[in-house]
Amino acid sequence: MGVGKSTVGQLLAERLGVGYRDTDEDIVAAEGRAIADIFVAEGEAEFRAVEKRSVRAALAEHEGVLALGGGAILDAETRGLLVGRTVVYLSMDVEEAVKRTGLNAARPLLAINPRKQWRELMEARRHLYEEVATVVVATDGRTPEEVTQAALDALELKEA
Ligand SMILES: Nc1ncnc2c1ncn2[C@@H]1O[C@H](COP(=O)(O)OP(=O)(O)OP(=O)(O)O)[C@@H](O)[C@H]1O
Ligand SMILES: O=C(O)C1=C[C@@H](O)[C@@H](O)[C@H](O)C1
Ligand SMILES: [Mg+2]
Repeated sequence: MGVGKSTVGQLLAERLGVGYRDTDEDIVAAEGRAIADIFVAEGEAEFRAVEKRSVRAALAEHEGVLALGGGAILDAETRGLLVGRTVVYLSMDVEEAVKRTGLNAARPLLAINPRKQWRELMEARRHLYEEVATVVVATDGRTPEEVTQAALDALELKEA
């Protein structure tokens, strides 16, 4: 959350001359309400089911850069959808995470004690991010442009 998926995803798409899409945005548009509202009204399990359908549809329809929600990899079937795809895992440390997300109620899983919750989330998730990743790109101390260049270098991709 807040690692720069949207910022870097859009820069990467521009540099590659392809489109950009974001499953969190797809869900908000399709449901007509904020993600935090879906979490509160339906719970996380239902959100993950909606998210899985959204990832499946986006992968089928979209050619280009796709940003997933930060927790999409928690679902085994969603991870399965990523097999054979080029996946960039953007990483950061906890201090960078707190700087970027702050105390923001729009991120339901970090709303109460962001530093502690972030550490716990990462302990549970890090191996899943690494499992699906083709490359890992550290974002700490790098500008979005530098992160984008590092992703292009790691993937050995040429610009359009
Ligand atoms: N490399 C970077 N260095 C410093 N700040 C950054 C960097 N990348 C993104 N940011 C800032 O961090 C915040 C979160 O970025 P962004 O919205 O792109 O992240 P995200 O991963 O898409 O977040 P979300 O989990 O909300 O989808 C924004 O304020 C953005 O400007
Ligand atoms: O990491 C997560 O679990 C989440 C990340 C966001 O992208 C949203 O999909 C939602 O806030 C949940
Ligand atoms: Mg985003």
